Amino acid sequence: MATTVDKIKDIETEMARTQKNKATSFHLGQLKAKLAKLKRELLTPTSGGGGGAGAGFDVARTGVASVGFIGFPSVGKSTLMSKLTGQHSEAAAYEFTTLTSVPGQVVYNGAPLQMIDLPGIIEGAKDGRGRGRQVIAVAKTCHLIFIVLDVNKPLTDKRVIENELEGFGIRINKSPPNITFKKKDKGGLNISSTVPLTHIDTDEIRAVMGEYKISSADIAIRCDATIDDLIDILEAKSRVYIPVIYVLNKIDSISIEELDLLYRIPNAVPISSEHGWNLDELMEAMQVLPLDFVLVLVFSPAALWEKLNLVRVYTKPHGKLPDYSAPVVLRATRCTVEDFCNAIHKTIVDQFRNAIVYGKSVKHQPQRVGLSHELCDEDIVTIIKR
Ligand SMILES: Nc1nc2c(ncn2[C@@H]2O[C@H](COP(=O)(O)OP(=O)(O)OP(=O)(O)O)[C@@H](O)[C@H]2O)c(=O)[nH]1
Ligand SMILES: [K+]
Ligand SMILES: [Mg+2]
Repeated sequence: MATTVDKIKDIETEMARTQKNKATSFHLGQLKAKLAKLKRELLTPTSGGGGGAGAGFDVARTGVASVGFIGFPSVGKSTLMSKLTGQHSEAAAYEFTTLTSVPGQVVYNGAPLQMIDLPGIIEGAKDGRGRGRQVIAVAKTCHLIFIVLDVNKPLTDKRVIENELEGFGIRINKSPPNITFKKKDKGGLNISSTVPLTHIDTDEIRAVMGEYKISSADIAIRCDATIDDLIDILEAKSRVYIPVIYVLNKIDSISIEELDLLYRIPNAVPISSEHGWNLDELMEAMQVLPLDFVLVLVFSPAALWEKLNLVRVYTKPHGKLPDYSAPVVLRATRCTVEDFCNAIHKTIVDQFRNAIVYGKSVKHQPQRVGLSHELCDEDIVTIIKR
C-alpha cells in the first residue's frame, strides 16, 4: 500500500507536470487541497502515516517567550547558544553533535527569553527523515525561530530549511491571510473579494471546497490571496505564524565584500558565534520584527506595548518605592494577579492574601484585589501575604 509520503510525492509530481491555465485550474485546486490534507495526516501522530511521533524534544518553558534554533548540522547553533546564554551546549566539528534540545536563557531589557538549541535537521525532515519532525515540532511552539545558516554553504540552504518549516504548517514572517470563511448549512458558495484576485479564480476555489466537502459557505477575501492562502485558512488549526530571523553564521571566514552582500538579505543578521561578533545586533533584531510578543523596552511608547500584547507590571515591596528597573512582563492574554505571582515564583500563590494595585486596572488608587483581577500595562502591585 502506498504510504502517505508516496501519495504526497505522486501529487507533487503531477502538479509539477500540470501547466497552470484556465482549463487546469480546477484540477490544480483539487490537487493542492489533496496535498494539504495528506500533509496534515502525515503530521498527526495517530494517523500512522509517516514514521510515528517518537519521543519529543520539548522542554519546560521558562521566560516570557522562547526562541528555537533551526539549521543544518554544524552551522554553529550550539556555539551560538553557549555564547548568547552562557549555557554550555556541546559543539564540535562533526555533524549531529547535539542530540536533544538544550534550553538556556538570556535576559534582554528586563525580559527573560528562553533560547532552545536543537539538533540539526536534514532535507526531508518534515517527511520523517532523521529526528527532524520532533525538532521542527519544538520550533512550531516557539515565539521566534532563528534559522541558522553557515555563510560558507550555498544560500539555497535557506530555501530548503524554509520548505521544511512550511511543510510542517509553519508560516514564517507572515500574518494569517485576510480571508474570512464561514461554513453554512445551505445556500451554496458565496465568494466575495474586496481586491482584484490575480492568483486565483473561482474554479480553483470551488475545486478546493469540493475536496473539503464544503458545499455552502461565505468566503470573503480581502487580500490578493493564493490558493495556498485559502487552504491555510481551511487548515487553520494546524497552521502557526512565527517570525524568523536568519542568523548568518561564520562571517569570520568570508571577505568584507561578501559580507556586504549578506546585509541585503531581509530579516538577516550576519554573525560569528565563535568570535561573538555582532551578537548585540542579533539581540536587537528581535525587537524590530513585528512580533506579537515580548521585548521589553522600558522606555518604549505605550502604543508599542499594546501592539506587542504585553503588560509590564512593577513590583512594589510593602512600604517601599516601586521597582521600575525590572518590570514583570506578562502577556495581555494572561495577566491576572495570579499570573503575576506565578511569574515571580510559583510558591507565592500559596501564601497570597490579597494584592494592592495602583494603575489603570483599578477604580480606586490603590485598591485591594484578589488573584483573578486582570492587570493593565504599567500597574504597580504589592502582594500581601497571609
Ligand atoms: N569559523 C567559524 N566556525 C564556527 C563558528 N561557529 C561555530 N563554528 C564551528 O562549526 C562547527 C560546528 O559547530 P556547532 O556549534 O557544533 O554546530 P551545530 O549547528 O550545533 O551542529 P549540530 O549540533 O551537529 O547540528 C564547530 O567546529 C565550531 O567550532 C563561527 O562563527 N565561525
Ligand atoms: K556540530
Ligand atoms: Mg549543536
